[in-house]
Amino acid sequence: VILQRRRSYSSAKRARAPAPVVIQKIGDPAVAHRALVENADDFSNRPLAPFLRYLAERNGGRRGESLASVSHSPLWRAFRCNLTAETLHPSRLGHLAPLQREGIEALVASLSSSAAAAGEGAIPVREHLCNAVFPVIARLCFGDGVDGCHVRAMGSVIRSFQQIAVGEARASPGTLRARFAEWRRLRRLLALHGRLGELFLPLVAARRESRWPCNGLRPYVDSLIDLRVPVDGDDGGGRRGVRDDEMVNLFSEFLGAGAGTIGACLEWTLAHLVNRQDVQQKLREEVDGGDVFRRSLIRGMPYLNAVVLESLRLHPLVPFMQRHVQPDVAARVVGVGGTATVPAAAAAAGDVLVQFTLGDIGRDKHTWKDPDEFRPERFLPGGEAEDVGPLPGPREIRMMPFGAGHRFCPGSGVAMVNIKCFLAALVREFQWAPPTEDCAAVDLTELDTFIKTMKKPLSARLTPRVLL
Ligand code: HEM
Repeated sequence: VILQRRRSYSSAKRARAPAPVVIQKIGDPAVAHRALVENADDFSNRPLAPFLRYLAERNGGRRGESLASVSHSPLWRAFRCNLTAETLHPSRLGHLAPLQREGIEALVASLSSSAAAAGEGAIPVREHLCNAVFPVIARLCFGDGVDGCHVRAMGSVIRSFQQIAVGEARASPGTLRARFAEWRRLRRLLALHGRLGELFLPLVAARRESRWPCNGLRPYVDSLIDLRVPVDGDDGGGRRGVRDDEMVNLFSEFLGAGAGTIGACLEWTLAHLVNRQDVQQKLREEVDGGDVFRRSLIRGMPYLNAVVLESLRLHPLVPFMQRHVQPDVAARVVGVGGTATVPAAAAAAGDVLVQFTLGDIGRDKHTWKDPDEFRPERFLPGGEAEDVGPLPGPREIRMMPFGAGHRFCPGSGVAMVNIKCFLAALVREFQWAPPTEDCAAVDLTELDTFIKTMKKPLSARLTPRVLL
C-alpha cells in the first residue's frame, strides 16, 4: 500500500510540472479581438487541466480528452462537429419544449411551496434553479429514460467535482503542505471521476442495447455511440469509436458546462430584477403576452433578449478563458512575453498562458457607456449595443460571455433558449421583491469559482401572481 501511495504521489508531482506561466491578463476588447479572431489558429489551444494531466500520468501517458481539453486537431473537429451538428443543432432545439415545460412546472411548484412556507419571508433560490435546470441538460445528454434519482446523483457528483477542481490553495505554493494538499485534491477528484463513470457507463450500455425514441431530440449519448473519430487524433490513420474514458469526460463537461452556467445566469438576472423593479415590470409586460415554450415567440421578445444579454455582459459566467500559446506569438499579438520578458525556462518549454478576463471586457469603459449600470435598453434598437449579440461578430469584440475564435462555446444557442424560457416563466409566475422591506438592493458581489456566482446567494420574497 505504501509503495502504491508513493507511486501515486510521485505521479501527482510529475503531473504538476511544468507549470505554465501567466504572462498577461487581457481585459482589452481590441487585444482580445486581435488574438482570438485575427490570430484564431494561434490562439486555439487551452492548457491541460492539472487533473487531466494527472489522469494521463496514471494511464501511462494516454489522455482521455474532452472537447475543451483536446488540442485544435482533427480529433477536436470530430468531437465539435458531432456536438453542434447533432445534439445542439438549432433545428433540434424546438424539441426541447416538453423537457423545459417539465422543468419549469417543477420549479414553479417548488418555489411556490417554499414561498408559502416562508410566509412573508424571503427564500433562497439557487438550489431551486440548479435542481430545475440540471434535469433538462441531463436528458439532452442521456435521453428521457433516465430516472430522477440517477439524475440527482449525477448533479451532486458534478457539483462536488467542480467545487474541488477549483479548490482554494490555502498553503503557500511550493511548500510540502501545498504539495500534500494538491495530492489529496487530485485523489478526491479521481474518486469522483470514478463515480461519474459508474453513473454514466451503464446508461451508455443501455442505450447501445436499445434506442427508444426521444421526441426529435438526438441525445448526446447516441451521437457519441455512433461517432467515428480519427485514430490517434490524426486524419490520415483510419477511424475508431469513442472510448469509455473519453465518453466520461465528454459527458462530465456537457453536464458541468451546461447546467451550472444556466442556473447561475438565471440567479444573476433575477437579482438585477429584484433591484430594478421597473425593469422587472417592463419585462413582465412583454412576457405576459406570449407562450414561453414557443421558440418563435421567445425570439420575438426583444426586451427579454436585452435583459439576458445585459446580465451576461455584467456577469459572464466563465470568469476567464485561457489559451496556451508560443512565446513569440504572445509577444507579437498581445504585446508581451517573448523570450525577452518570459523567464528563459518557460520560453524554452514554450509554456505561455494568456488569460482573457471576460468581466473586464464586458465592462470596458471605452466600449460601454456607464459600464457598471444594469441597463438592458442599450441592446434595443437605437441603443449603443443594438447590433451586439451573445457571440462577437467578425469585426470587433464588445463582450464575449461565450468566448470567441475557434473554441467559442458550442452551447450558446441552447443556453440562451433555456435561460430565456425559464426567466420568462419565473417573471410571469411570481413578483420578485428584495429579501426584507428595508433592503435597498441585494448584494451583487461576485465570487469567481468554476463559474462566476453571487458571493451571497440570492434570497428574495416571492409572491405568486394570479394569472388570468
Ligand atoms: C450561459 C451558459 C454558458 C456560458 C456563459 C458558457 C460559456 C463558455 C465559454 C466562455 C467557453 C470558452 C470559450 C472559449 O474558450 O473561447 C465555453 C466553452 C464550452 N462550452 Fe459553454 N457556456 C455556457 C453553456 C454551455 C452549454 C449549455 C454547453 C453544452 C451543453 C456548453 C458547452 C461548452 C463546451 C463543450 C465548451 C468547449 C468548446 C471547445 O473547446 O471547442 N456550454 N463556454
